[in-house]
Amino acid sequence: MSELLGGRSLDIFQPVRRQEICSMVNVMLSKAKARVKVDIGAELMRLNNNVLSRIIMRERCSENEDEAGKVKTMIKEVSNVIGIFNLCDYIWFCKKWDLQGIKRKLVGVRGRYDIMMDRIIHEHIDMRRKKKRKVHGDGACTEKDLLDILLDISEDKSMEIRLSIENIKAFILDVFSAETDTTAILTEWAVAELINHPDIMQKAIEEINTVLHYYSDNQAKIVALQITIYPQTLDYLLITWLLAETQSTGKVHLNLNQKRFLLSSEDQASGKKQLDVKGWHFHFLPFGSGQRGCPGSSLALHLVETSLAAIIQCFELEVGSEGDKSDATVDMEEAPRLTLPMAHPLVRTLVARLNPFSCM
Ligand code: HEM
Repeated sequence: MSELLGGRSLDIFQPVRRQEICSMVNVMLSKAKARVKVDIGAELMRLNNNVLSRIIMRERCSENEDEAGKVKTMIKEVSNVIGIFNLCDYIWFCKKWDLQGIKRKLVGVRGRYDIMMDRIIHEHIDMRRKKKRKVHGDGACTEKDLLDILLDISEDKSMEIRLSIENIKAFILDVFSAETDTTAILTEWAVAELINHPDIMQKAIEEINTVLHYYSDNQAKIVALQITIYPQTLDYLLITWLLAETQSTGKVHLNLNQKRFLLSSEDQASGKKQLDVKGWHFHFLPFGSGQRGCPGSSLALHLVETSLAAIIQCFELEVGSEGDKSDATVDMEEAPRLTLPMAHPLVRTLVARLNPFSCM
């Protein structure tokens, strides 16, 4: 898992991330021009799902009924069913019954997923055979996606443990359900937090503008963005809540002092570039820790930072859903769902600040 979602794969798929972010900005620019309201969370969800499905199986999952779109819908169904409170898990004499029909739904969607993944995998195997014969003849394949990499591993006879097709299907389901919601919801919270803190928003935009003069890849580290992202990860994301399994006995005041996420001067002097988010020091565990820690954390942070930077650089967001600045403040209430999304989707009338495509 770590190898497949690690540094090398991140580099290989950098053009995919870039294209999808450009495509999101393009869609938002046309909506801004037409004065159509933009559901920022929905755009981010589409961006993240498209990136992941292109990384996994070379296809986008836009909202139409193509293959990847269907996979995404199914995975959403699986996540919804898993997240439901199941009475039979809590009342022992009901455990063999399926009072809410959850098991039936799960078996149904799992069956449909299996049929579809079998077809996608066999199409991939077919394509690999043709490509091998046509392009190289030596067995090498170009432009591999994650499914190709997994199929390579499954065909590697020297592996001590061989991956089966069932393992590959489970892997893809695992990665899709782990990615769906988390990254997009985090970015949406971060945008909302920046709107509610115009001073940090201003600083972030200034930093982006300065940094982008020097770096071609806008993956540059932007301090103001990072201090927005990290508290968000900590405060809003489900998994911290799931891992902790705690319940407060009274009203809790969260200290949103973003500056505590900045590196100390000693850390900076010792060459550290950013706060550790991989759980090495147990003071901050947004991605879990140890062997079962999140293997997608680097991809997630790349996506959050670049998409957030693109949105705030290109658009003015301090305009409310009715098009004026008076209702600009965002209501930060959480919806009681597994992944803690915003209770009130972040819908804005955007004003284009910069069109990055006009100078290309
Ligand atoms: C902001 C976004 C994300 C957050 C906060 C997050 C957080 C987590 C956490 C806390 C875990 C459990 C770790 C543990 O049990 O100790 C986890 C597991 C996992 N995550 Fe993420 N994740 C994010 C994005 C992603 C992405 C983008 C991917 C893949 C592309 C991904 C793939 C996975 C997988 C496959 C697991 C299961 C690992 C295993 O059990 O072996 N995650 N994630």
